[in-house]
Amino acid sequence: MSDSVEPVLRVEGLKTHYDSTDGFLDRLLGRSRRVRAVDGVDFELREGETLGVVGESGCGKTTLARSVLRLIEPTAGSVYHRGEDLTTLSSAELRDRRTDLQYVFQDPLSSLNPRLTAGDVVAEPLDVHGLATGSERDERVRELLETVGLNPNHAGRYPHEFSGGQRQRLGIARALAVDPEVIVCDEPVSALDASVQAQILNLLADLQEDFGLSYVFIAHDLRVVEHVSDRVAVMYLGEFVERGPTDAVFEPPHHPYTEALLSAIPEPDPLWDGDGIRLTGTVPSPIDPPDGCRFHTRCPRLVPGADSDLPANVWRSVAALARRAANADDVTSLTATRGADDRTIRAGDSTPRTDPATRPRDPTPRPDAVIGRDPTEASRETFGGLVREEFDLPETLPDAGAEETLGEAIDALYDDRIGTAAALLESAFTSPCERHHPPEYGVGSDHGIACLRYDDGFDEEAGTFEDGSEPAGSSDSTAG
Ligand SMILES: Nc1ncnc2c1ncn2[C@@H]1O[C@H](COP(=O)(O)OP(=O)(O)OP(=O)(O)O)[C@@H](O)[C@H]1O
Repeated sequence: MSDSVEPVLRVEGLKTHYDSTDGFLDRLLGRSRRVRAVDGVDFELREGETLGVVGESGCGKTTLARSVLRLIEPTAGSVYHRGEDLTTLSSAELRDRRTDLQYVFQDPLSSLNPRLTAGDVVAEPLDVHGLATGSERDERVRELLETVGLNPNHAGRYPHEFSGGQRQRLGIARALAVDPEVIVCDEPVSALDASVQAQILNLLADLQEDFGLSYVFIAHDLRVVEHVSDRVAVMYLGEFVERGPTDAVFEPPHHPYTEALLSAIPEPDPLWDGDGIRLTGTVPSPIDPPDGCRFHTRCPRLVPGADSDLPANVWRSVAALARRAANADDVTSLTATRGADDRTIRAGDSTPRTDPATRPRDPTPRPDAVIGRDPTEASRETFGGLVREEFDLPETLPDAGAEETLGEAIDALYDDRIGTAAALLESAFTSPCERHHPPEYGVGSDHGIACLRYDDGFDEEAGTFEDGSEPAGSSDSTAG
């Protein structure tokens, strides 16, 4: 990897929003539903390096990958290739530029034209760009098939006659045909078996070395990203929340979301020495992302409010109860939904978020199930004890005001007035993370984390900046 002054790609303030306004009612009410799939992303890709982009399903990775190459038109922002902004190019200019910038798709079968032979699939970019004809074209196709480890004598076969791994090799050969300098690889191995994954990753590494390629490598599997990347960007709800050299991102300090992804890797990562942390709640909708830090609705490291005298862990436990109360329909579902609503993110987990039936459920039976069944069966005292046990809260909070609010909230829960309980808790336990949209704070060489806790001037204990001011609200999308 060389350190050129101007990176091969420089992405600034990239946003891609989809209009998902749907149906008569939306139109009648003039209601626009914008999916903020990519919402202000910056990055650089240096010559000969691999930038891994990782995040859960739906966080905007594919939209980002396609927007960078203008396979989807971005809503705002710039993508500079060798200093020239791709977003300002005409279609013809962009087509010419595609010889430098190529894309490898996740699903090779659906991205390869089934009516073309392997040879024609690979030669298609040569034809489009008028790069070779006749015997020169045939020779180039044979050479490309050999380069990616396919038998050149199979050029007459159709895509369905190849295995999944071979089809991905075909996709890579097609991308290589125009001799590009950048390839955006969109989950190139996630549809493949583990052993085939390794072969394709090795092939990509060899090609990078042989041809000096630079990769943007999109994946939801942290282990894959760690294996292939020089630098890593962690994406959450359309934004980058952490960026840095791979070793730095895999070692503390972490963004709480990165920490959760790392702690969920099934086999302990040798570089991971933190405690396992568990994320609560579902991924919010990119149509209406949370104010402040987008991760605050699930964050296990939420910054306590400035007016709190509680220890941070106790404050967070009450905040977790507030969050749960705000999202539960009734007291019965306050804890009964836990298995369906709380997800531990797993590396490699692409379970649809919207289908509770197929979401991973917590296998551990919980003692709190009695609350979920019928709270009225328990006395107020027992009920209160169960709530405190469920949320790891002491018998009495060490702050009289907070204890009074919690007591009132538990009373309301016991009376099945869940809205009242949620409102009481939410007004008394507000985190600055709910207002403050964190920019990326430098935490090391080339390593940035978009989390208020990494602002040097912020006193986490006091919940204020050094001058006593509290974090203000901001609509700036400066993260990343
Ligand atoms: N054409 C579209 N119209 C409206 N919304 C879309 C469209 N394509 C994607 N989205 C939404 O944009 C968000 C980001 O989707 P995207 O596919 O980029 O995420 P991803 O991280 O690549 O997910 P996955 O790993 O599941 O492919 C999701 O909420 C998705 O539902």
